[in-house]
Amino acid sequence: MNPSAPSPHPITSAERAAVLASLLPSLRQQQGQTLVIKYGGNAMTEPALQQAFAQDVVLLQLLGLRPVVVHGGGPQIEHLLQRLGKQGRFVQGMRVTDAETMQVVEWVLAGQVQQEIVGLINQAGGRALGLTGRDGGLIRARALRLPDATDPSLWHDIGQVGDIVAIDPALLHTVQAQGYIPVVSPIGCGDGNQSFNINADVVAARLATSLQADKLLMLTNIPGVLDRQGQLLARLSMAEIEALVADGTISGGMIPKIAGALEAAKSGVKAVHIIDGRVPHAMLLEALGQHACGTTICVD
Ligand SMILES: Nc1ncnc2c1ncn2[C@@H]1O[C@H](COP(=O)(O)OP(=O)(O)O)[C@@H](O)[C@H]1O
Ligand SMILES: CC(=O)N[C@@H](CCC(=O)OP(=O)(O)O)C(=O)O
Repeated sequence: MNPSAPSPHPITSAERAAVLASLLPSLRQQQGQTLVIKYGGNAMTEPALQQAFAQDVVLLQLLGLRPVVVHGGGPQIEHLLQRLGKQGRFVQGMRVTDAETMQVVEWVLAGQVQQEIVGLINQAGGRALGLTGRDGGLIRARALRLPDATDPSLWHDIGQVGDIVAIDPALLHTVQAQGYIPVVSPIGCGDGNQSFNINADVVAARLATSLQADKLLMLTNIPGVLDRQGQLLARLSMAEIEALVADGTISGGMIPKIAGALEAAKSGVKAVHIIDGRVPHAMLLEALGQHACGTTICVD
């Protein structure tokens, strides 16, 4: 679907004015609110969608919200690893990261994906600033100890995968106050100055908590969390999430995403949604409280 293609049913000026006017109450309420947007690598499917995403981020800032973008890039990392003859391996949704893979992760995330998003936001008239978790001491990390899902006395050796020790959001506050839109790559810095590869969902959730964000939106390549029959689960409670993880309905990349979403909701982020980034403007509608699609995470 081309998000910039003309609509087959063009709306009249009066209808356009009515839509804009109807947004007044929610826009007034949302002035100055912080919105963390996780832009998954799988959601970056086509150039037109990426452009529409960047335009929506700029629009949200112009409407008085404070967007922070945390990007992924799993498929893009996979692509370069394959070109280099390396096979990616995942344990519980985390990429096993040896030293050479870490280099590739940094090239792709900070060198390619982040700069593409920064470019698109700037092209759309915003002022984006790309950062990794190393900049300004934003994300301190250590090696993640990942227990085996079936035998928790065993640990997986997953190399330079990071566990977040602390987040210092001072730099983000500074750049936001200057009107910049931060675009954060999920790379952390260890005590010995080594880099850590951190799952982008985990970073988005922890940043949302640390910034006391009002909303966390996670854009992916699926309509939301699905049940075993492939039906969308529009709302999930903590107990339901635990059951879906335990019986294997939630697996792979959805594990860190749902864990992060739940952690953010429990830590006070008021609205947490997993949405389909392939649907044009789904993020904009959800950000403006015009609930469109996806799964809402609830703490009850
Ligand atoms: N119950 C589930 N509902 C939806 N997606 C699921 C579920 N269990 C596993 N998944 C997988 O999780 C993927 C989303 O995670 P991931 O690939 O890491 O996306 P992203 O790059 O957007 O972070 C989906 O494409 C799907 O293959
Ligand atoms: C430890 C770990 O798995 N890191 C991820 C970081 C990128 C990411 O999370 O990208 P998506 O959001 O597109 O999945 C990886 O190497 O793929």
